[in-house]
Amino acid sequence: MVQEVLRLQNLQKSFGSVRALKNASFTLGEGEVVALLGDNGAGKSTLIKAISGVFPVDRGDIYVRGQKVSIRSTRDAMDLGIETIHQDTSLAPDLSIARNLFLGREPVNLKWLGVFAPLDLAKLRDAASALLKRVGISKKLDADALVSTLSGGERQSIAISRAMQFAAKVIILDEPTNNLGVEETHGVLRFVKEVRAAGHSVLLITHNIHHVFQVADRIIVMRRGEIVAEQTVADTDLLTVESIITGADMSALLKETRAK
Ligand SMILES: Nc1ncnc2c1ncn2[C@@H]1O[C@H](COP(=O)(O)OP(=O)(O)OP(=O)(O)O)[C@@H](O)[C@H]1O
Repeated sequence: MVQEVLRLQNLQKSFGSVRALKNASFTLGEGEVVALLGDNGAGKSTLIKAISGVFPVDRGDIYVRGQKVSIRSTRDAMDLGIETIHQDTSLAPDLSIARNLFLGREPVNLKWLGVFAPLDLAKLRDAASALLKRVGISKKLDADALVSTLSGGERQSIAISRAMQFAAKVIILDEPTNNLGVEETHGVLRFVKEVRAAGHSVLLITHNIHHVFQVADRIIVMRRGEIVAEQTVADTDLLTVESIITGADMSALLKETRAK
């Protein structure tokens, strides 16, 4: 039995008369990759914003490792070990990879404490190199390189490494392969597998069902603010998932296509 890391219970959120979330409930296990799918406007962003502290829900409860928690801000979410990586990652392009990996949590040179505490750049660089090596991207990247010189895929990898570095229990990836080339997309998907192997849990939001079948353990489908299906990847197939997302009757569609 997989240990539960995150549990959402009956989350509800409305924007005026729009009910963006209606009783959304699901559980994320330790070392599990769960894909959150759904058509435009299904409620995926609202759900992840609620978990990552962008806004509070109107009703419902969130549990982290079995403890009921209150997530009122993105800081609260990060303190609980929930890191969200948005499409346009929150990296600072004009700083080095090393600085970005430790942004806001840089190791300081203790010798200087009391006078002022400059960054211990040597320590930072060493830690960054060790981290890049651990996550398997050491061959290509130099810890001193500026983030502005990196490709989209490399930036995604750095952002995910950053989350791993701070021992995030849950890493939420919002469309991590959007606008990436084939090679880079493979790199990011490979990285998601590494994140799982290192024991982190991933909630993956994507419109690309093919990617889901490559990396996810379980699929959750949302439609009009509700979770309408939850299935392990091994127990389903692409066509079925597509039909659930769109709400279309795919068996009728198949018959129609075959008849032509
Ligand atoms: N800040 C807001 N104010 C008003 N309505 C909102 C707001 N955010 C979301 N909504 C509405 O809530 C519903 C769910 O939107 P949400 O962005 O969560 O969907 P989504 O599944 O992430 O869609 P997409 O795949 O297009 O990003 C939609 O009807 C949307 O218009």
